[in-house]
Parts: sequence; structure tokens; C-alpha cells
Amino acid sequence: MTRTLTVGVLALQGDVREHVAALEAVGARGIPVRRTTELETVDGLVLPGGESTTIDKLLHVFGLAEPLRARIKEGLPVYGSCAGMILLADRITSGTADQRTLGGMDVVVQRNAFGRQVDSFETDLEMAGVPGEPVRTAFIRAPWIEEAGAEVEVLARIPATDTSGRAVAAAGKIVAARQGPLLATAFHPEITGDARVHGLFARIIEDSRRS
Ligand SMILES: NC(=O)CC[C@H](N)C(=O)O
Repeated sequence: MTRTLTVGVLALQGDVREHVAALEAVGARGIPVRRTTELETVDGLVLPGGESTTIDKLLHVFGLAEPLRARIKEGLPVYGSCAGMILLADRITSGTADQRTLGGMDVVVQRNAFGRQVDSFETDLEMAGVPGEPVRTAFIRAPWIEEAGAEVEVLARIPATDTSGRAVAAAGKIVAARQGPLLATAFHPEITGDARVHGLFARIIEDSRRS
């Protein structure tokens, strides 16, 4: 048997406990990460949702931005959800002019793409890498991926119609993607009680340890 994976959850803002619980549900050890010493111990890292400009500021306050950027360059597997997806993007639109990201994924992400807080919604999505039932997902002031480079594998798009058969304006927009050890979803899987996206991330970590 392979040893238990230690997966960090960046604990500056967002659903830290829920991500830790989802990681434990798939057999990994989940630990909150606030310091560089903690970052050094993890096999992979989850960047939870929240507010990407706030998380970016806190990453700098806690001295984590540069060490994390360096580990991403070295191949650390990272899963970014919602604001975490924004942080992983090489480029963003509709941010403040000077909004920085950690980068790593060759994508252009549009922030708050679905509209305002009141336009938040839940839906069922087919997602590559997550076989079986569609994934129940929550979109909360979510971004989407506007453009994806050649190395990026698209894992999910917004379907043409919603669960009641009505046409969806955002049909076809990319909301889950992978580039090597980096995984990003525009939605929050940790609040709908489905740990399969975390299961996919655990497999991505296992694969990166073998290669
Ligand atoms: N739920 C979320 O993470 C929302 C992301 C947020 N709207 C941002 O732009 O950073």
C-alpha cells in the first residue's frame, strides 16, 4: 500500500474544515496550512474559495506567496476551487488592474463571470475524471475559464440546459480543467457532500509522485 497522502488546505479564508473533511473522506490526511513550515510538509494543496484579492493579500502578509509559487513551479499538485481557480490562472480579466495571481495554469479566467451574489446557483455537472453520477456543484460568484491553452485538459463545461430543461446563458463555458498536477474548478464541491472531486485530486497527487 502507498503511504497516506498529506494534503494541505490553505487556511487563510474559506471552507477549510469542509475541504479537510472531504480529503479525509477519500483517505488522505488533510491539514490546514498557514505557514511555510506547514507548506513544506504537504504532498498537495487545496486553495479554497473566498475572495481572491483578499487571499492574495493574506498570502503576502503570511509570506506564503513566493514559497507557494516556487513549489507550484517545482510541480506541487494544487487544486484551486473558485477563488482558488483565479489564483492558479496565468491571466485574469475583470479583476482590479493590479490583481496578482500565483499562476501555473495556462488559462484566462474571468472573475464573477456568472453575475452577482444573487446569481449563485447549484447544478449537476458531468465531469471528466469523475465517472458515475453527475457532480452536484455550487457556484458562488464564480469565475469561468474564458480561454485555455493547448496543455490544458477541459474537464467540465456548463451544459446547454438546466435541470428543468431551460436554456442556460453560460452554456459551454469551461468550469473545470486540469494541467498536469494542477486542477481547478469554478465551483465549490466541498459544500455539496460529494468528495469525488477531492478523490480525483488525490489520484492526481498519486500520479505525480510516480512520475
Ligand atoms: N466563491 C468564490 O470563491 C468567489 C470568488 C470571488 N468572486 C473572487 O472573485 O475572488
